[in-house]
Amino acid sequence: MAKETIKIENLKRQFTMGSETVHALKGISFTIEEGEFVTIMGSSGSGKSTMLNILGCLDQPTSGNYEIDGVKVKNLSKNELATIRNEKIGFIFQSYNLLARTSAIENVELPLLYNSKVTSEERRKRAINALEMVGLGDRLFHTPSQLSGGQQQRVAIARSLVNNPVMILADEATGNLDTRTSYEIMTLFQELNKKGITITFVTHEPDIATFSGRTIVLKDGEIMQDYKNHKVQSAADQLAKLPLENHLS
Ligand SMILES: Nc1ncnc2c1ncn2[C@@H]1O[C@H](COP(=O)(O)OP(=O)(O)OP(=O)(O)O)[C@@H](O)[C@H]1O
Repeated sequence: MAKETIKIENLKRQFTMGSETVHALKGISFTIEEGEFVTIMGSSGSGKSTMLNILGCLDQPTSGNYEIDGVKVKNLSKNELATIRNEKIGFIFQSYNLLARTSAIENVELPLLYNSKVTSEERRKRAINALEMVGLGDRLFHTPSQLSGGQQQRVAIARSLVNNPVMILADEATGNLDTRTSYEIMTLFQELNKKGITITFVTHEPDIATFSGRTIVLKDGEIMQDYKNHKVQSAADQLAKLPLENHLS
């Protein structure tokens, strides 16, 4: 049996606002196996951000269980949660979240600074490797303002990979990008997934789901659908089909 990277059981999250209780997640259960590429989809207010915050160990559920890579997250202290985040999860955000005026290579090295076991030479080597993996081997010393949006997102993807996380957690990662660049980034995600990297992509865009092997649809804090996609689209093929006038870069 494949290894379970994520295991969630009857997860609930509620928020108290004055006398009112908002049930953002109402008892969610699913597992994500190592090597899966899963889209978590839902319209505004369905509970995606709440789910993402819990998956990313940024928030704790009100009740239920959450395990990542066999570690039970419940009852961990803030420091322990920070360690889990740093060691096990590679985050990718819509707005890249790179440090301005800091080179690509230094941005990618950042997650390794907290790891005292990694020497500065090793850090540099791993950052170069990660940047080469995302096709930016020739942009190591560029700062974010010297890079296009797609390239900045590639730096963020390299940063997410440098710690060898058990899962990449993407939050609307193509939300700021034009169609062509989105397909380029989805092509990269598909390549990384082929190499065995587990990806969870949280989005409100149904298009994204066509590129992943499985879709979980949330509605009003519940799972409405959880299905395997038997006809995964190739983002590279979609890219090739785009008319040339869309070529901006
Ligand atoms: N901190 C909070 N306090 C109170 N209610 C909250 C809080 N966070 C989320 N909620 C409520 O929980 C529900 C789910 O919100 P959530 O942000 O997870 O949805 P979403 O699917 O991410 O929406 P969007 O796509 O608009 O970001 C909403 O009704 C929201 O108002």
